[in-house]
Amino acid sequence: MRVKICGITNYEDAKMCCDAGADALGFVFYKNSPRFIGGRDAREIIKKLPPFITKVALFVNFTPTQINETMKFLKADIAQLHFDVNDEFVSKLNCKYLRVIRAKNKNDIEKFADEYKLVDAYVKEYGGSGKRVALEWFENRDNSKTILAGGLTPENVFEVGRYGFYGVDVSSGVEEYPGKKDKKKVRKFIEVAKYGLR
Ligand SMILES: O=C(O)c1ccccc1NCC(=O)[C@H](O)[C@H](O)COP(=O)(O)O
Repeated sequence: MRVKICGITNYEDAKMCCDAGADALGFVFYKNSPRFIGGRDAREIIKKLPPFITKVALFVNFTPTQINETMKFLKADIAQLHFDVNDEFVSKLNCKYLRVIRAKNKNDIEKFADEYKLVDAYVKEYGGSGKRVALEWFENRDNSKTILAGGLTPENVFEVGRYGFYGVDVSSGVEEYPGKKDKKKVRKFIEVAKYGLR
């Protein structure tokens, strides 16, 4: 299982997550978030990251032009779109993207069936809220194009292993406090997500 650690705000945490075995890191460009990072700071971190780490930029309510410009500036790999976007919107993007389904019910997770997407729990305000998605929604279906997010922790991530997700995404569950990652939690989360309880 691939693991993305979201809400990176500093190089020390980024390096620690890479050393712990993360596959992808997320940078939040949403000013109201305690995990917000400015473009210049994110670019400096991205420059220093190892080559096989996927760099993901998170956007809320940006226009396609703003996303294209920011992605070019950052040299990030994937734009994660944390707001509702239609096919016309994504057709204007010059970069790889990941749409986020903020799921309120089981029907929601059927959207964008043919593309890789991230499913997060619906919360009114945007953000790594720690709220979980009901795992039973994913029973008896193909989850190989789904990245599961929302309320995952080192203690509960073993529960998702049997659903065949492409990957998992975590932010608040591996923090010391909002914006600061906790080394022990990151290590344990990645180990359990990738290898199960041992
Ligand atoms: O983290 C934020 O503050 C944030 C702000 C705006 C949009 C998205 C944001 N976070 C999303 C994520 O970190 C993850 O995709 C996911 O929701 C996991 O969050 P968590 O439940 O805290 O593990």
